[in-house]
Amino acid sequence: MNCGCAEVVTPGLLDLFDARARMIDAAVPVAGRERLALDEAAGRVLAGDALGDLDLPGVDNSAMDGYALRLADLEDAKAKGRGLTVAQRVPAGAGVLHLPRGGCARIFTGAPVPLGADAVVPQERTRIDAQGHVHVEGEVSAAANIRRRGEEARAGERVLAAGTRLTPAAIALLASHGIAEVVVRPRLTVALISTGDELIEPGSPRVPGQVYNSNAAMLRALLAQQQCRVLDLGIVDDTASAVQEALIVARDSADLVICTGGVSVGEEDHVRPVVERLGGIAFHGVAIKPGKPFVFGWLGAGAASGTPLIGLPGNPVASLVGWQLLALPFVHGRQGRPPAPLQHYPVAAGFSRRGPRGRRELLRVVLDWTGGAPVATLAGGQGSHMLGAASQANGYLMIDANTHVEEGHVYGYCPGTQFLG
Ligand SMILES: Nc1nc2c(c(=O)[nH]1)N[C@H]1C(S)=C(S)[C@@H](COP(=O)(O)OP(=O)(O)OC[C@H]3O[C@@H](n4cnc5c(N)ncnc54)[C@H](O)[C@@H]3O)O[C@H]1N2
Ligand code: MOO
Repeated sequence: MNCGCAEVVTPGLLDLFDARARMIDAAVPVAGRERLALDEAAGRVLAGDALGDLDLPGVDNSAMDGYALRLADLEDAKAKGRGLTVAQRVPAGAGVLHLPRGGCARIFTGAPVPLGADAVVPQERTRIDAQGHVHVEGEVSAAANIRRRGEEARAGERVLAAGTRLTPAAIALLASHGIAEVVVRPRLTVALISTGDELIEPGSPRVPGQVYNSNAAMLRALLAQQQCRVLDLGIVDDTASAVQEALIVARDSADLVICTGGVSVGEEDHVRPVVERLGGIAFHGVAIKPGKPFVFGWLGAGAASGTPLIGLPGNPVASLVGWQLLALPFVHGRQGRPPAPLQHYPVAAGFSRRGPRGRRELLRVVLDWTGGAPVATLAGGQGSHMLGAASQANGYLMIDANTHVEEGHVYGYCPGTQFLG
């Protein structure tokens, strides 16, 4: 068994895609909005549509360093065996000029195309004769190398929709419209609780049997990637009273509570009974390996008014998978982002392997492109306590329940990049 443990397939586990749909349905966007300078808004989510009040480009301009000309003048000059006189020089930032009849303009990339010119010829396709006249090689089509006013955007149009996460390209787009401030959703405050008597924090001395708390380090990094504010309540003992005390603090101070460990079925696993006492359980158990004992519930009087709670399994890779496949779409929904389907596309396996009964398996893999087409290879040991493979993998190979992997056969590959933004 991958877990290094005796596996019991529990009846009534939710299908991965049903569980994901339930997380997405339950995600109510947090209230409020914040106005931020563009420089402070990277990674944040727009609270409303961003509208532009400019045509982009603002004027017809050149896509090349070269010569702007009137095609009729070029034809005429060619017919007479002459070149065109350079009548103007137009650098980027210049005003819009008028091209005199019979002349052409020396022009640079981004510079306004003079009125009357109907094409730009790159300088590599020209020859300058002893009199300084410009001769053009080959055919020139109308509108060649002219970037038209408004071809990218029109004044009054929506630049970005509400719910868009501000990637560096989105920030650049807003800046290109002259927008210096944006209105974004507030950061989510997420309370983090690590349950387990065996846990100690990295940096402290360890005695045999103790385990360094890697889940909290991982989740702090994952939450920071999502611009969440983390309220880390630290390590909590495996007792019902300690778990209850921590959950009450978390409930009262966060938009979402995430705890790790203590969600399985042993008598040391207190999360489920305490959550049932303080609120309720929406579901517990998803047919995935790793990540099976995932819990989703709430703390408070009802699912709608309470603080949502996600209980991730203690095994570190199960925690990571639970975050990426189930918790992340919920966080995105609370941030007001539109739901995104789980991306997966067919890739051949470069190995054979027995599959687990009753659960979809998410194998940590690396794509090998040396043969031209991608082949998925195992990134390392697949135990749900083994972070090495998870740290090397660039995605998951998703194997249906009760299916044995056969080398050369094709399975769904979920690229890891989809979990980053
Ligand atoms: N009888 C059964 N036992 C188990 C089942 C089952 O169905 N029946 N499911 C197994 C599966 S699958 C998983 S996954 C684990 C999940 O268990 P818990 O969420 O209750 O987690 P713990 O028991 O507290 O810990 C499991 C494992 O993970 C280590 N751990 C916990 N927290 C951290 C942390 N913050 N950082 C690093 N490592 C952590 C812990 O030391 C244990 O080794 O249950 C199986 N058992
Ligand atoms: O092995 Mo468990 O499936 O890690 O979640």
